[in-house]
Amino acid sequence: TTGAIATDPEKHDVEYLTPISVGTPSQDLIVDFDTGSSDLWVFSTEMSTSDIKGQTMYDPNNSSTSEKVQGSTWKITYGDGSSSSGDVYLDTVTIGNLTVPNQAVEAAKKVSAEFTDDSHNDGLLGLGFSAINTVQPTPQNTFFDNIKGILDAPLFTVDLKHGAPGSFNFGYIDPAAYIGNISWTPVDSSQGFWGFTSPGYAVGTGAFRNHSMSGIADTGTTLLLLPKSVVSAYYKEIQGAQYDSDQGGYIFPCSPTPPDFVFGVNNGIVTVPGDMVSYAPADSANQNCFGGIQKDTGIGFSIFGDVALKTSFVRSHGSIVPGHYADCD
Ligand SMILES: Cc1cc(CN)n(C)n1
Repeated sequence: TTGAIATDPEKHDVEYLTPISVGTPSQDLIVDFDTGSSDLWVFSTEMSTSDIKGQTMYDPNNSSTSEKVQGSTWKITYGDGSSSSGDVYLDTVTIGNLTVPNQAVEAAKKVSAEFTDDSHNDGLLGLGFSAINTVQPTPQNTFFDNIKGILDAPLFTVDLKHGAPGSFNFGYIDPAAYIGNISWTPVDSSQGFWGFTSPGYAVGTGAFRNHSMSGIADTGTTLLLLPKSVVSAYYKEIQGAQYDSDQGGYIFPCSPTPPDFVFGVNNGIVTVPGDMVSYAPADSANQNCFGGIQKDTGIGFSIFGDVALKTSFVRSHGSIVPGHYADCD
């Protein structure tokens, strides 16, 4: 079996939203597929209406196939400080043509303001490793771990695009999705993430600089967060770039287009085009842009978020041998 589902960027590619169906009869929700976490949680009828602003809610009482996991709860906090919590049902979940009949669906009872204010997003579907699922007392499997056994190959691919629909594919590698060679790199899943170490970077057409950067491929984070030494070396090449503590990041004149940022993936490279480093206007006059590359200070590792992923075709290979993570243009 294989499967594919389209994913659409919100404004400024801040997140990518993907349709799923839950329950019987099916309840259609649109959620954020997040390779940086491992809980499938959704807005639900168990929430206080003051925490809901337009989202679609999962109603387990309206599903003949929902089954409450008695005594189980979940609570999650993300790197951006957002959080949510609730209780747990087993129910049928379908993504495209792929169905898991007894997927753990974590019904929210509470969500933080970031989620309440994100009116188009009905929840998250974690594609990280099940080891970091937050359900207590018994952690639950991700959709990918539940479906992996019936896929033609135990892998999924991520193809995010700038301002255009992309896709998550399960169980196959679409040869039409990329040109050139695939560069594979070993995955360090010891922290529950799709971790890898990039060997270095280059600025614009400059020479490649060997500089190990260990981080995670994270579709749920918008920007590319790297060691502060690398980030300052990059912005040093942009006339007028500066760190603006009010905005919490580097900003720079939107024109001229900044230099490309290149990072290594094993023996290959990924190029973030300069016009994608200009992430969004930083001020009303549209003179300065907020950078898509920022510091990873305080996280403990780098985060290769959407700014890094939308420029390439990324593949996560969840085989039983140490997984492979591949990346290519
Ligand atoms: C909601 C959400 C997901 C992620 C990345 N895993 N962040 C930083 N915020």
